Order: sequence, then structure tokens, then C-alpha cells
Amino acid sequence: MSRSGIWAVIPAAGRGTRFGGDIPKQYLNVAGRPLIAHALDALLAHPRVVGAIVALSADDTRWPGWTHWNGKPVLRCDGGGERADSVLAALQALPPEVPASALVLVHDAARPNLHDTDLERLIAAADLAHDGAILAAPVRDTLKRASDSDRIAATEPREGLWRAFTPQAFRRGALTAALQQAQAAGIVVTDEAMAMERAGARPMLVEGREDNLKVTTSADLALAEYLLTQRVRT
Ligand SMILES: Nc1ccn([C@@H]2O[C@H](COP(=O)(O)OP(=O)(O)OP(=O)(O)O)[C@@H](O)[C@H]2O)c(=O)n1
Ligand SMILES: C[C@](O)(CO)[C@H](O)COP(=O)(O)O
Repeated sequence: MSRSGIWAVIPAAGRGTRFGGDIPKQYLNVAGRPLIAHALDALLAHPRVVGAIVALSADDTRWPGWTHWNGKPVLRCDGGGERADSVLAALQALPPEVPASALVLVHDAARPNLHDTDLERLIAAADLAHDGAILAAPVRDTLKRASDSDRIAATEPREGLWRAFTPQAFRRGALTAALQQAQAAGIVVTDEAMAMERAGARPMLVEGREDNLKVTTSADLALAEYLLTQRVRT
């Protein structure tokens, strides 16, 4: 399998409606920097990652205009209505010389606490896995299905269930085709693996750190601040 340069694809065109507030959460200051900066740092620190493309809202006025990070190119493109549309737009906006066989790492701008050890393990798995690989963690809590009145309707079996994180690593061509197929079918996929699964792939699950959190609501911010501040100190 190709071990060429890897491009990071960062969906950052969301509105942060669950988070609230006037500032899109990807630009909130966490541990002294915008949330998105932490994701760029983690991805572009890896020697195999040669550049990043960031999908932004067409009316984004806060993008600082970064064109390079850690000496590597940072491109931007317009995102879309759904996260999957933003990822597809970014894949299609990558430089044409990026081969279809090149690995891409799709990582949420809202996940600031990616560790280099997780990234290295994901890339090592994706190098060998024809169907790609994602960071994830086994479900460790008991899962309840709610009734329409927010009472427990049932307990769901958790054996074999995992929570998907990002980055998710796939070959550019295969992921582009899978996302196009899902879009054409009117299916809104919530992660890249879902599109690949629909196309018949069985991506590898790579167990990652539980603190690879996604900042979704304001309650997540304090934990993100703590985790990132601790990293700076250590
Ligand atoms: N149309 C969209 C929607 C989301 N995202 C990005 O996908 C990541 C994960 O999405 P989420 O956490 O849901 O962010 P938002 O969509 O902004 O949040 P909400 O659903 O609460 O509006 C974020 O980095 C977000 O910016 C994107 O690029 N394009
Ligand atoms: C891609 C993802 O982070 C994997 O868990 C998740 O599906 C994103 O969901 P969101 O609702 O778009 O934040």
C-alpha cells in the first residue's frame, strides 16, 4: 500500500448550535489558543502528514488566514451543509497531485486533544488496512434506550459496541467515492467510516484514548481546558 505523504482534512464549517454563543466553537480560546489550532498542531506534528485542508463556512470571518503550520501548507475550502458535505468538498479541493491512493486523515476541528501516540497507531494500522482505520473506544457504560417520556424503555446490549472518534484514515479516492455515493443516495453519514461501510468496507477499529473528546456543548469546554493545560505543562 502507498506510504506517500498524508493530508489532514479538517471539517471546521459547523455552526456550533449545541454549544451556543456568538463565536463558533472552533475559534474559542482554549489553553491560550483557538480550539482549531490544537487540532492543526497535533496533525501537522506527525512527519508523514504533509499538509492540511480546512473546510470553513462560506461566511466564516474568523479564520486567521493561516497558510502554513509547522512549515507545512494549510489550504482552505468552503464547507457544506452537513459535516459529510464539508469533508467531501475538502477531499475534492486537495491538490490534484495528491493521488487517489494517498491516505487522508479526517479529524474534527472540535477535537483538540489528539495525542501523538494515538495518531501514530492509527497511521500504522491504516497503512496495512485496505479498508482504512479509525480511532475509537469500546463502550464501557451501560446503555439505556429512552422512552418518549425520557424514562428507561430498555437496556441495550453493549457487547461489541464502540464509540467512534477522529481522526479517521482512508484512501483519498475510496473515501471520495463513498461520500459521493452516500450523498447521491440522500444518506447523511455522521462519520467517514459510515460512508465506507455503506460502500462495503470494514475499517479497522484502533482503540484510542478516552480523552480524545469532541467539544460539543459548553460543558465540554472546562474539561478541554484542563486537558490541554495539563499537556502544555508536561
Ligand atoms: N456542516 C458542517 C458541520 C460540522 N462541521 C464540523 O464537523 C466537526 C464536528 O461537528 P460538530 O461537533 O457537530 O460541530 P457543529 O456542527 O458545529 O455542532 P452542532 O451540531 O452543535 O451545530 C466540527 O469541527 C464542525 O466544525 C463541518 O465542517 N461542516
Ligand atoms: C465524526 C464524529 O466525531 C465521530 O464520533 C461524530 O460523528 C461527529 O458528530 P457531530 O454530530 O457532527 O459532531
